[in-house]
Amino acid sequence: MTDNAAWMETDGYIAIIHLNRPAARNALDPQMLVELADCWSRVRDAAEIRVAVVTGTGDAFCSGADLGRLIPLVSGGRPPEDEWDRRVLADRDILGTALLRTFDVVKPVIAAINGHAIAGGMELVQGTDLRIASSAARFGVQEVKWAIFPGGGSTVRLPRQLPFARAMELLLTGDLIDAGTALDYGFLNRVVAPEEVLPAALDFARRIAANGPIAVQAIRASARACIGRPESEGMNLESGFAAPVFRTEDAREGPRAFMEKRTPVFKGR
Ligand SMILES: C/C=C/C(=O)SCCNC(=O)CCNC(=O)[C@H](O)C(C)(C)COP(=O)(O)OP(=O)(O)OC[C@H]1O[C@@H](n2cnc3c(N)ncnc32)[C@H](O)[C@@H]1OP(=O)(O)O
Repeated sequence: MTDNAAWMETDGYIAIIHLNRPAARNALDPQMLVELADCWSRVRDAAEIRVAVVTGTGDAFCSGADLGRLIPLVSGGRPPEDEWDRRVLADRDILGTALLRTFDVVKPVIAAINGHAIAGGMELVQGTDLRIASSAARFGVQEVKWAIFPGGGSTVRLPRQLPFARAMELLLTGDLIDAGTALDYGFLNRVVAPEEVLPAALDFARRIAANGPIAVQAIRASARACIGRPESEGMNLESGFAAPVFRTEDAREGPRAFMEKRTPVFKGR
């Protein structure tokens, strides 16, 4: 048991981040925001971490910002009461960091979506690279129902990650969709039984972590940077990401291991 609202463990090269307010469906209160932002910083800065998995405790993945504690605090309707509140108010972009809106964690992130991912919870998923969901999960950006803005990046990312009309339907109605529909939209990689979510996410994580970490990070960065750009501009950008990878020790080790019929040993340099 832990009192942390978000906490992290490591398994080899993999970090597993747990959202941990199950009684509130893992709603993001000030403490969770601060602790989640801290977890992402640790993932980015720790050389030994190659992939991160984020999941929820209990039945939900994340029900978004805490409508009783966080939204009133940041909209000026509730004065700060404790250290968590003060830390949130001191860092105006902490939501952007916690939801991976403005913070680049550099390593691939896999969402193990054990249950509902709503509003800020859905926005955190939008910031990830791969998504494995429970067949019981539902998805939506419900902020508009409460007359607030889906400020975790949805108006930018959803129209890129879904067909435009599907994105606008979700944004403007606030309606929820089930996991099968989200899979059909191309928003998810896999839908599995609830108990299979974390194992399936960890299986992906291990396969990615076995690859050359510098190549993985450069491929991820290039794919993200080139979205929506004209093809020629994208190709130029891609060259900038690719060239340094070919100069690494790992890029010599990989082909050599293939020729020697052995498993490569990548050192991240
Ligand atoms: C920029 C970002 C903005 C935002 O993210 S705004 C946040 C918008 N979020 C939402 O609109 C989601 C609201 N929550 C729900 O719709 C439902 O919950 C769920 C579908 C996630 C789960 O439903 P079920 O399993 O039936 O649980 P339950 O009885 O509704 O909730 C259990 C307890 O969790 C609290 N809770 C759930 N979500 C939030 C939340 N987002 N903020 C604050 N509390 C929340 C409830 O109030 C309740 O608490 P108690 O047991 O004391 O009655």
